[in-house]
This record gives sequence, C-alpha cells and structure tokens, in this order.
Amino acid sequence: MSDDFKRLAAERAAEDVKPGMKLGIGTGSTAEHFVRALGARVRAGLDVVGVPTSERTRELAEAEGIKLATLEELPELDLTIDGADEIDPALTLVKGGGGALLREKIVAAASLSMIVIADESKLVECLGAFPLPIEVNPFGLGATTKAVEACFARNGLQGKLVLRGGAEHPFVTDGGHYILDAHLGRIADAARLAHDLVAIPGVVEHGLFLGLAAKAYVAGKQGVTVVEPAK
Ligand SMILES: O=C(CO)[C@H](O)[C@H](O)COP(=O)(O)O
Repeated sequence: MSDDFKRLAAERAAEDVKPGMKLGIGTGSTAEHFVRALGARVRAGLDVVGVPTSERTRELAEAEGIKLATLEELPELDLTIDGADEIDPALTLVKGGGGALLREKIVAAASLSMIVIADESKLVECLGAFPLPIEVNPFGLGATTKAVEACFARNGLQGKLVLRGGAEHPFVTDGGHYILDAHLGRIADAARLAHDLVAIPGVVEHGLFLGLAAKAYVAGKQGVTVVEPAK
C-alpha cells in the first residue's frame, strides 16, 4: 500500500515537470517511481535534463533514457524532486535513509525550488523518530563520534549513535564517507541542532533539510494532498 502511495505522489510530481526544465533527481524508492514516471514522459517527447543525486539514481535514469548532466555543467537547476524520511509541518525534513543526503542537499540547494514526494507515513508533528543520518569523514571517526555526542548533550538530546553497516562493513556513501545514524526520538529545535552539527570538524553533512522544500505531494487513502510550509 505504502509503495502505491509513493508512486501516486511521484506521478503527481512528474506532471509538474515542464519542457526545458533542469531537474534535480532524488534518491530512494519514492524518487525511483518519479524517475520511471519521468522516463515515460521523456519517451513521449518531453525534453528535460536531470542531475542525479546518487549513482543508483544515475543508473536508473540512464536506463529510462533521461538526459543527464552534472552540477559543473548546470550549476543552477529549476526544480528538485526527492523523497524524505520525515516531514514536519514547516516542511523541515529528515533525509538520508538511503545514504544520499550530501548530494541530495547540494542538488536541492542548487535548485530554485524543491518538491518532496512521500506517502503519508512520512508526515510527523516533530522530527526525530526516524534516526537522523549524519555523514562523516572516515578519518577520525572516534573523535567525530565523541564530538557529535557532546553536541547532542549541549542540545539537551540523548540518544544512541550507530555506525551504519557496523564497524566490520561500514556503509560507504557515493562520496566515500560513513554515516552515523542518531536515534534521538525527538528533535525539538532542528535549526539549532543543524547549526551545531555542521560546526563539528569531521561532520560532512547531516540529514536535516531546513527551508529547502517549497511543497510536498503526500499520498494516502484520500489521494494526493499538497502540503505547504505552515506559517
Ligand atoms: O533521503 C533519501 C535517500 O538518501 C530518501 O529520499 C529517503 O530515505 C526516503 O526514501 P524512500 O522514498 O525509499 O522512503
């Protein structure tokens, strides 16, 4: 069911794509539905160019016949369409469940607008039930982990940090980094936490997306709802 909702949201977003657009293309199962819907439109004659946010998305988009470019070739994009792990009423997001948060954030920030696509299970009142992904440089992992824990304590947060994939076979991002998943439960002040995390040497990026999403297409039993940031 949830996958059907993801597809519905993705297909709605694909209708927003206009000829000539430069697109950021997200990562994850919802974004994959979007790539397939976009591929169908491209094969029907739509002329667009996309910048993928992961190697996985690049492979699928190529297979779908979507023209691709890099941010070196296209430093400014019209629209990014991507999934999310959590969406709060201000449209602050937790992203990175699929491990692509760094490229996803770079691409979204290079876009004039971002649309989030999701099934209704992703809507939350407060972020934090989904573990917050923090992308870190493998060098100095122990010191970075300690600094991140100290940052949580300063922010009044308690929680476990888990190296994704485990110490034996850590998950490695497309950029060659590791991911620490922070089980925080509740993030009351996402802006403060975001600010403090990026100040830690060794933290490459985190999965809090603030002020990037313009709207979300959220699908559920009632169909697709347009969610805009609460004022
Ligand atoms: O941030 C992401 C990948 O890094 C995804 O957008 C997020 O994990 C949602 O995934 P899905 O659409 O599979 O539920």
